[in-house]
Amino acid sequence: MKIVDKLKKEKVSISFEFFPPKTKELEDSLFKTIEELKPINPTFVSVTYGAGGSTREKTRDIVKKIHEETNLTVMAHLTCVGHSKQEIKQILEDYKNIGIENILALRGDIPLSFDKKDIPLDGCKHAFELVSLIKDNFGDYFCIAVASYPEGHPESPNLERDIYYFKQKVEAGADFSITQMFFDNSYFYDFLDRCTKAGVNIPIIPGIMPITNFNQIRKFASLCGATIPEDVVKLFEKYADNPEETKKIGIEFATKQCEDLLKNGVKGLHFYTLNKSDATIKIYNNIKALL
Ligand SMILES: NC(=O)C1=CN([C@@H]2O[C@H](COP(=O)(O)OP(=O)(O)OC[C@H]3O[C@@H](n4cnc5c(N)ncnc54)[C@H](O)[C@@H]3O)[C@@H](O)[C@H]2O)C=CC1
Ligand SMILES: Nc1nc(=O)c2c([nH]1)NC[C@@H]1CN(c3ccc(C(=O)N[C@@H](CCC(=O)O)C(=O)O)cc3)CN21
Repeated sequence: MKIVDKLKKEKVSISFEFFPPKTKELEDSLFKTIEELKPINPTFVSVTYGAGGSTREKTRDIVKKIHEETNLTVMAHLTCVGHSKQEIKQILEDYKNIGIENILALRGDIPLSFDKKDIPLDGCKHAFELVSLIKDNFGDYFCIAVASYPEGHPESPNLERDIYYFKQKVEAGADFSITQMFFDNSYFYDFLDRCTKAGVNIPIIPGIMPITNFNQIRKFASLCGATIPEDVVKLFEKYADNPEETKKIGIEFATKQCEDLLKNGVKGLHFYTLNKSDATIKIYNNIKALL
């Protein structure tokens, strides 16, 4: 089923993101995580797409397996960097054949090792071109999601231009959006105001990253251009040598963040699970009375 149609029926949607596991053991562990998260009855789950090429087939295999072995609605991430239009069309055709109706259309991260010669001449340079390609070739078959950036994408020259590019994706046919992680809700509320002013009115679901390993998340957040406020850094640094305590305050922090978002009327929460269930389940149990 198309996610955008499910969103219309839900008061608050809950969704989970996974990445393609690298080994058979990690794959078994992911499917155990999925079993543990199933009772929450998520509106959808999504599977990321490796930018370097290595996990690209993996995304398709995991998406197919979730679709065939569970009753979950699954969305495949698809990045266009490094693909020709012909390759993209083949990937989409394959998703259509296996019954996948939801695609997160991304440009993708440009790997550091990327050489200009790896960029196909007839590829899509920006995500809005991928959205157009999907619409031009598949009409309304796919429900299309796109990424958005409460603090702006790191490569955007300024926030005005960032909203302009986001609007371009919406005008090309995006049905809804999931945001980059953020650790201060005021960025998200300001972003929603700017979207309203720009006339963007598709559903925007905040992406929530529970901090369970501070150094890992700090590194990733910095790459994404997501600010971790100084007082939050201090709090986690205090427990740098204590993984149990870090996890506990990470769950508390994400719980407070979600509570505030729900009080302010968000219609969905998308959790970056990193293929683990325990932090997400604890946060969900803490907030479920508000859903
Ligand atoms: N691999 C995955 O599963 C996921 C990847 N991402 C990340 O999303 C990010 C980029 O993807 P998108 O947001 O889809 O890309 P995008 O194409 O919307 O934007 C990427 C950058 O390109 C620039 N840009 C966009 N349209 C432009 C235009 N018409 N002219 C000139 N510049 C333009 C913007 O400044 C922006 O900074 C990456 O960092 C990606 O890895 C996010 C979620 C999941
Ligand atoms: N720029 C960007 N690229 C992405 O791929 C991406 C985003 N932003 N934002 C939303 C989600 C979040 N994603 C993430 C976030 C963190 C890790 C991460 O910390 N990975 C670990 C390995 C995880 C593990 O094996 O347990 C790492 O060290 O890179 C990965 C993907 C994927 N998505």
